[in-house]
Amino acid sequence: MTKQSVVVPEVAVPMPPNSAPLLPYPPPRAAPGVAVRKKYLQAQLDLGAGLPLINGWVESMRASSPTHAKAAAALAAAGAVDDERAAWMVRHPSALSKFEQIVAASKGKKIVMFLDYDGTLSPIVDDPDSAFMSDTMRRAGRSVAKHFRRCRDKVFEFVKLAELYYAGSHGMDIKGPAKASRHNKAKAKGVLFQPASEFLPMIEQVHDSLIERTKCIPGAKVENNKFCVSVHFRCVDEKSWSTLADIVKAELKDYPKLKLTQGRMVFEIRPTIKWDKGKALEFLLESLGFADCTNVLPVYIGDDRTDEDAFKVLRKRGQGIGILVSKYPKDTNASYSLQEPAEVMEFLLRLVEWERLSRARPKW
Ligand SMILES: O=P(O)(O)OC[C@H]1O[C@H](O[C@H]2O[C@H](CO)[C@@H](O)[C@H](O)[C@H]2O)[C@H](O)[C@@H](O)[C@@H]1O
Repeated sequence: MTKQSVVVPEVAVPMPPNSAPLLPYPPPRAAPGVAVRKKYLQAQLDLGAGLPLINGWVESMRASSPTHAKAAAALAAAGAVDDERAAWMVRHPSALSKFEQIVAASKGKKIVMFLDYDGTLSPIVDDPDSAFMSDTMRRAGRSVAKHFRRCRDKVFEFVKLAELYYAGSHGMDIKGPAKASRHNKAKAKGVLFQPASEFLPMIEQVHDSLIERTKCIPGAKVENNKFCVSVHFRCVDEKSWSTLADIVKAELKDYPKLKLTQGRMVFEIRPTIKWDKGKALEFLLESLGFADCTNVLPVYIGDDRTDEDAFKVLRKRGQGIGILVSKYPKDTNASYSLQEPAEVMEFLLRLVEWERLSRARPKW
């Protein structure tokens, strides 16, 4: 299965007639006096840079997934789970419980929705090839798309976005609508942007070589994600983690133009180009003609540390809303949180429903 981030075009959210006063947006990142257990959060944070900061590789591999039993046990032993989670939730409230606040922030604006795939639309599973979206999530996606199509006839900008945009390989493989519309001749061929295309042969080589080199590690899975090679260790016995890390690092020595980062129980080998999901988000906003629009509210939902680049971009622009999908406290640039894909689905459906009702309400 190709792993892609999905950009659902727009959801127009008209001004609510009796909207509550706007709460400060974005919510503050850190509440004064809230103690953050640095070690745990640092472990969460450092991996995106590919430089494990605590106790070497195995420790960083362990920290890459807070669902890992030992990490959870360590937190529980410190007796800090509930306190930490409560403090974190103050800083990153649930997008469901603050739904009214979010739609109020979109007052008079159109929402452009950016959705990560793994861990956001589909649950995290052991086998990356089985990370399917549930039928109910698909129905939710369809509702958003259907809702969009309804708007398309009415608003010119919508027509430009008549189909979904996909950004795979951490934003290095962007594909837009292929169909022309009568309003949208310039985009007839769609947006296709692959800033790392020269790396394709190199990525292939690394993929093939790592398949061979990791054969001795039961449970290791090497995935070719076109512009990125993923080496999964979710099903590898922890005793073999350092060997696996050594294999991956040794492979990279021959490729100075590639770098190593980590995701959730996965090593990722990718080009050292200055491109990430944040840049992809900016590129898409630009391509869609939304870069300088004050009447557009980008909403980005993602679960991984690679999504932090997109959250950072929104925060820096002071435009849009970042929502992190996580059950566990993580250092994040997102403003809100959702616990799991089921909550993402609920949020999407509520948004569609809210918009439907807003349209039905009389405008005074
Ligand atoms: O940042 P993303 O676009 O979400 O991609 C990150 C990785 O996602 C996938 O791996 C993750 O999901 C797998 C399936 O649930 C899970 O087994 C794995 O442990 C997770 O890391 C994808 O398979 C990787 O290639 C991506 O790098």
